[in-house]
Amino acid sequence: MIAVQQLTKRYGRHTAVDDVSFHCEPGTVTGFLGPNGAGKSTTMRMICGLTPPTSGTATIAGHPYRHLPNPGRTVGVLLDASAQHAGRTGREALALSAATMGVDRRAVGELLDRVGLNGAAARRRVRAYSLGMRQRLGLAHALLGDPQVLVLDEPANGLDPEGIFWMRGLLRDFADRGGTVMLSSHLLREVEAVADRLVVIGGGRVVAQGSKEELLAGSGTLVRARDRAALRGALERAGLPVDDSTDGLLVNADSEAVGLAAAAAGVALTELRPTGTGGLEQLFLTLTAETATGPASTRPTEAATGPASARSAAVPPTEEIVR
Ligand SMILES: Nc1ncnc2c1ncn2[C@@H]1O[C@H](COP(=O)(O)OP(=O)(O)OP(=O)(O)O)[C@@H](O)[C@H]1O
Repeated sequence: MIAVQQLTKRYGRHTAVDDVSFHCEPGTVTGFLGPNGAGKSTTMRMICGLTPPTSGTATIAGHPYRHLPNPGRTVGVLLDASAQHAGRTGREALALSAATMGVDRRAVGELLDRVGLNGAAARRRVRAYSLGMRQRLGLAHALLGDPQVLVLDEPANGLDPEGIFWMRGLLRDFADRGGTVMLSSHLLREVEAVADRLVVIGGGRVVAQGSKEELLAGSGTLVRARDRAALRGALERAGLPVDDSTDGLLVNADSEAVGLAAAAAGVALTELRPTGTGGLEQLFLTLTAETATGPASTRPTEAATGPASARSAAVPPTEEIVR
């Protein structure tokens, strides 16, 4: 179990992580999603005791990482696959870690097999490894202490499609045996395929979290009219929650209610369609559009994010997300 409570990190006047709270439960894979610079790595570094938080706490199995007696036995960490000793062979690197952690040497060969680095690959120096091979070795390191928890930052980076498929199976199996997995990624499809729960971060803040089903079950409507102001007025008079989007208006109501409200006000529509069918990509793009691109273009709505329970209570207004 990973528990993150009101975690904040400031670098000077810049807030990289802002009051972030979430849990990762045993038996589940939690996908940690966000655009570049959203604060994913900083959050993970704080969880793993590498970056001191400005405020807030993060615990793994009930303890701050730095208080774990032999951390690798509790949590396997892969934050940067390139940060491995380039001059050692894969086997040497893993054997050294096994000795440091007090792990039986026989585990080294088994793990090299498990991550697909057996034979000649294990005898090559890490400097000659591709990024995908480094990810595999990094994962072997993470698994070495037989931990209950895995924290992995962009583990699919550099893996080919077969490798991504393999890693997905490995993480699923780890969680199905009761383990806790937290992985960050910008590969939305991969997260959608493997995660049970999602935490979406933008501009350092959690903008949505919940089960994958909750977050992907959109029930809203996108609607457009030539006279946007008249349409907005009609929807508001009908008591329907409306948000702006670059494509039109996003309404937290079904298409029939929206169409009837517009018809009653005599507003001619140019488009009327349910949202929430674009999968995680649409959710991700909608929620992080402001932070990824700078100027506000769309704003998170119930329509795009699913039930209110799935969204963070601390979702800030658009102008607060934009920096
Ligand atoms: N050591 C640091 N000093 C100053 N600013 C930092 C430092 N580390 C991170 N930041 C800033 O904090 C913000 C969050 O960075 P972070 O690396 O956590 O984002 P990320 O979501 O992991 O992005 P990416 O997917 O590009 O790795 C960014 O604006 C980054 O520039």
